[in-house]
Amino acid sequence: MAGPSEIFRPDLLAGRVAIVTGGGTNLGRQATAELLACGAQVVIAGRREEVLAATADELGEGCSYVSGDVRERADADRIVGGALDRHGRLDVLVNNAGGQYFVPAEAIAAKGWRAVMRLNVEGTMTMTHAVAEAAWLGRPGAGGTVINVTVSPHHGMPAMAHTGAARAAVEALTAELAERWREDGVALVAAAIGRFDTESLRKYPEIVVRQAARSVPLQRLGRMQEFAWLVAFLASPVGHGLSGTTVTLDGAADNWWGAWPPELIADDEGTVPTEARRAEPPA
Ligand SMILES: CCCCCCC/C=C/C(=O)SCCNC(=O)CCNC(=O)[C@H](O)C(C)(C)COP(=O)(O)OP(=O)(O)OC[C@H]1O[C@@H](n2cnc3c(N)ncnc32)[C@H](O)[C@@H]1OP(=O)(O)O
Ligand SMILES: NC(=O)C1=CN([C@@H]2O[C@H](COP(=O)(O)OP(=O)(O)OC[C@H]3O[C@@H](n4cnc5c(N)ncnc54)[C@H](OP(=O)(O)O)[C@@H]3O)[C@@H](O)[C@H]2O)C=CC1
Repeated sequence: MAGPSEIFRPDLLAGRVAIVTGGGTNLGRQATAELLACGAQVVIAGRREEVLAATADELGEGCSYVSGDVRERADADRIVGGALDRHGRLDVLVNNAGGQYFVPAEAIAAKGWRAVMRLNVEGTMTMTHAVAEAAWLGRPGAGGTVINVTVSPHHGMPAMAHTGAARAAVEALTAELAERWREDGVALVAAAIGRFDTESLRKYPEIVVRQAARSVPLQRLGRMQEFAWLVAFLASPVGHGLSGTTVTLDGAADNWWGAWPPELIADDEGTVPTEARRAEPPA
């Protein structure tokens, strides 16, 4: 059962209906719990029915599921249709389903590029179109918010070039559709997230996982609850004010140098030399 929110009013999202893709596991499950705690009804989606059923059962009242593949338009329509049949409206879509694998850019096979693009870009677009067409576009007084989960940092992702490209595309689409669908009352926001303490992170090579927190300027992994709070915040009316933007929640991973002192410019004692003062300007 989803408990009360630690920071939001219990009726913040009362009467609202949300779809969370990838809502059966890790970050999606935590976001679903927070949306429920704020009074929303949530339909979670993913490919594995047993995973969704277990999460819906655990989170209790207000949470239901439809299984399907976000990359397939017929499945997306079924997920959206299921939510509309159940609740009669849709207010929020969280495009959280996504992912990639860890490999240097030059070793990414064409099939791998396509798999990552298809899941992250096409899956996001397919769900967004399915919801917008069924519930929002051309319906005066309707509208809603799309929250697209992307990845930070934005200045390059060693071993994740495919996802860097895919998530950049999603952020570009977020900005473009926010402008195009503004008059239909549709807001789109990207949530670019850093490295989170999740089971899913543990699929990466052991040393990557071990060093992940150190690689973040904040010197810790993100907490799932922090992600869930951001999703609830963006699902609230403030999401409309942020439409077209990318909000980062990354422990400052977008800061190029990372933690201080940056290893590459520190001396053997770990000290970074300071710049010599310029000569006094002539009087
Ligand atoms: C310093 C810290 C850095 C860490 C930062 C981490 C930040 C981000 C973290 C997260 O996102 S955690 C969430 C992780 N969750 C997921 O990734 C789940 C979803 N992912 C997937 O389903 C797959 O990874 C997928 C490839 C994106 C999609 O799977 P799909 O079923 O469509 O494809 P496959 O049939 O499995 O593969 C197709 C094709 O792709 C290539 N490939 C796939 N996996 C690998 C791999 N591990 N190594 C190399 N190549 C891979 C390959 O070409 C596959 O074709 P075949 O060879 O199988 O014919
Ligand atoms: N954990 C982290 O540190 C970070 C995560 N992220 C992103 O956050 C999001 C959630 O990640 P996280 O919770 O950690 O990882 P998970 O692997 O737990 O989440 C992926 C979810 O997406 C679902 N999914 C995958 N492919 C499809 C598909 N084709 N159709 C429908 N559902 C699908 C999966 O369910 P199923 O397999 O049953 O379909 C699963 O529930 C992802 O976009 C991820 O890349 C970004 C940065 C960091």
